[in-house]
Amino acid sequence: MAGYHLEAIEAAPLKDDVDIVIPTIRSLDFLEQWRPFLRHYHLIIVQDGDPSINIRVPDGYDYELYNRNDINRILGPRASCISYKDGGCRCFGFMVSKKKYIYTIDDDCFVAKDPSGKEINVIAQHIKNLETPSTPHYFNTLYDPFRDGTDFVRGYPFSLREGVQTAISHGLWLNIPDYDAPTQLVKPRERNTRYVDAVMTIPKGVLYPMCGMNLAFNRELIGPAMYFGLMGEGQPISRYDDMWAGWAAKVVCDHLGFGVKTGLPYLWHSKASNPFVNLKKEHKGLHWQEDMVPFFQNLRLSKESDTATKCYMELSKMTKENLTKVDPYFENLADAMVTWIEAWEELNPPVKNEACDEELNPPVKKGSVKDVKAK
Ligand SMILES: O=c1ccn([C@@H]2O[C@H](COP(=O)(O)OP(=O)(O)O[C@H]3O[C@@H](CO)[C@H](O)[C@H]3O)[C@@H](O)[C@H]2O)c(=O)[nH]1
Ligand SMILES: [Mn+2]
Repeated sequence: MAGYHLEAIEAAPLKDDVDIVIPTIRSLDFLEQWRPFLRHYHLIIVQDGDPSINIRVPDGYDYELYNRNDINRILGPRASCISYKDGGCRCFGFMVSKKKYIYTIDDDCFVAKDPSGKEINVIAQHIKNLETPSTPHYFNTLYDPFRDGTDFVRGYPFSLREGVQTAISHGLWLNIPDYDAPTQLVKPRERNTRYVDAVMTIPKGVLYPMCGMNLAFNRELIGPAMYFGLMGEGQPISRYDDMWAGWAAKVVCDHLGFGVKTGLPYLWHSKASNPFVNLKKEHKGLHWQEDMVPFFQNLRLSKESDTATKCYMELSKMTKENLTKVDPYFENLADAMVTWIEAWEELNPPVKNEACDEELNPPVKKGSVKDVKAK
């Protein structure tokens, strides 16, 4: 029994602090293979598409499952901000969670092996990434200095070695890479077999295409900025859900002084989606990204925006002012961003200290590395 308990701790670090969020329009059979690594965690399953379909959750998992009827019941009119028929519906799971960390994974992903043949424990690696600082102000050429067996290189200023608190850990994929539809169509047989044993901080001021397939984040630091947008049925765009969230969350992290890491852990993506269908869903995004990315690159949040919630409200205003000229869709998206924050605050009310009427969870000080196990 004691051995079993130790094994659980090793396989499932921080099991009471992490929720696993899975959007699905298919089946959850992929969870069978993940049992050794995921069975000790709580799952939040967001069932997309027809709510009358009963999906089976493999035995032994502790879970809550929400379909579209549940989302409508819980959020009422505010359910309009949650995408339908798009993987972006996953952000409903971020909102109902009460945990510090979220790990989100797609239903066509499997356990990958490292070059020694050992199965990769994705959550253990994400937790390591999140619980050690990031270094967004100066690049360390040996990558993440907080990994075992490495450090800051010569010439790295000591004043910057404390780093900043990490908010996002972006994991990668073996087998089918996260390509857009045109790239998939011209390279249908391309497979990623290159395992790069590296974790690195994405520098401050640099954006990146965040993929939602293998992603972990600190919900307490950045949760309100992890909105996966308004996509899918009834919208002119799909499949830019994670991109939108990634650009927004990165500018919020940069502004609030938090870090974003990318690299390990890998999982195995088997790819269930069809590139021709994807092209139809993505084509507006392929044009609009030429405006969306410069928009995020050039915006400056005000110093009054000192929490993720306030940053996101300001971002919504900027979206309306700057992107509506690209397409009227962005006006709806900006409104949905406000609705998202309203819904988030309804489900996650700020804790008040009645004695002094101040919030008990004040904004985290910019750039602080509170509660982080530094090296
Ligand atoms: O209408 C839908 C479509 C999909 N889902 C669920 O979302 C994830 C990802 O879907 P899928 O595997 O089809 O997408 P990929 O092209 O392989 O993956 C990338 O596209 C992103 C953009 O949405 C996604 O985050 C990337 O990882 C699966 O779990 C589907 O079941 C859905 O809920 N509704
Ligand atoms: Mn996929």
